Amino acid sequence: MDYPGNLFVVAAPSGAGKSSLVKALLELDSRVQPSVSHTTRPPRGQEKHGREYFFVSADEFDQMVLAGAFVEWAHVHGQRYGTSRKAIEERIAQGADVILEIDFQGALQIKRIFANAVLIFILPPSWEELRSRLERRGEDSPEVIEVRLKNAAVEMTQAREFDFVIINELFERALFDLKAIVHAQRLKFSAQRRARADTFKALNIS
Ligand SMILES: Nc1nc2c(ncn2[C@@H]2O[C@H](COP(=O)(O)OP(=O)(O)O)[C@@H](O)[C@H]2O)c(=O)[nH]1
Ligand SMILES: Nc1ncnc2c1ncn2[C@@H]1O[C@H](COP(=O)(O)OP(=O)(O)O)[C@@H](O)[C@H]1O
Repeated sequence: MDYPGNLFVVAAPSGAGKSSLVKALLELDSRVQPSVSHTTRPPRGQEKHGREYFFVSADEFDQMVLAGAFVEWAHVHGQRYGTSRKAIEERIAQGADVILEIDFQGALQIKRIFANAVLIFILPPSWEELRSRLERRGEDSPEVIEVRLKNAAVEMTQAREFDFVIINELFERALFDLKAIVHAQRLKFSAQRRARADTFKALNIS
């Protein structure tokens, strides 16, 4: 299905910097709107219900799955996370650009449903730096950090399936790359739509 808005999907191993990059993009570009996912994981220190996530119980999550409320959902790091239809469909239909910060399983599901979605994978420059970012962030226990690092090895093998890979070494450089991808996609789609409208007119079809 062809929607007037663009869909961007950002995935990365935990600690690679995707939340920081997406947050910075949202501050710079008011045309991009975040999609707020539902999760069964408990909130971290500063997180607010409805801002970073909708924090729900396992039962509430099950009910949403049964009701078909998710376009995609997945088990990640021992918890469940899902993107609700409501979070994206209406908005891209109205012409907004929506950005999803989800894991690689969800990203690949989204690409099957929205063929025009742009998949972006963020990589850290090294394993040492990934570990030290998780430790410096100071939000997760040492056990949780170990699980995330272990899962990162599997997640990173999926980077090749994505349309773009950004290495987040210098933050400003990575942010520039992310902005460039968003702008390129907008130009591509507006040019395509214009060309199609012109051809439709020339052929006298609506
Ligand atoms: N499939 C899927 N993954 C999600 C969704 N929301 C978040 N995630 C992913 O779940 C993983 C864990 O997220 P989180 O607990 O916030 O930890 P963080 O990645 O360390 O910030 C990350 O890979 C997220 O991108 C979602 O709606 N669907
Ligand atoms: N390019 C960077 N250089 C150094 N630290 C970074 C960089 N990008 C992000 N960080 C820091 O690394 C930690 C993890 O980033 P975060 O955005 O929470 O990652 P993710 O959402 O991928 O789990 C945070 O403390 C963040 O401030």
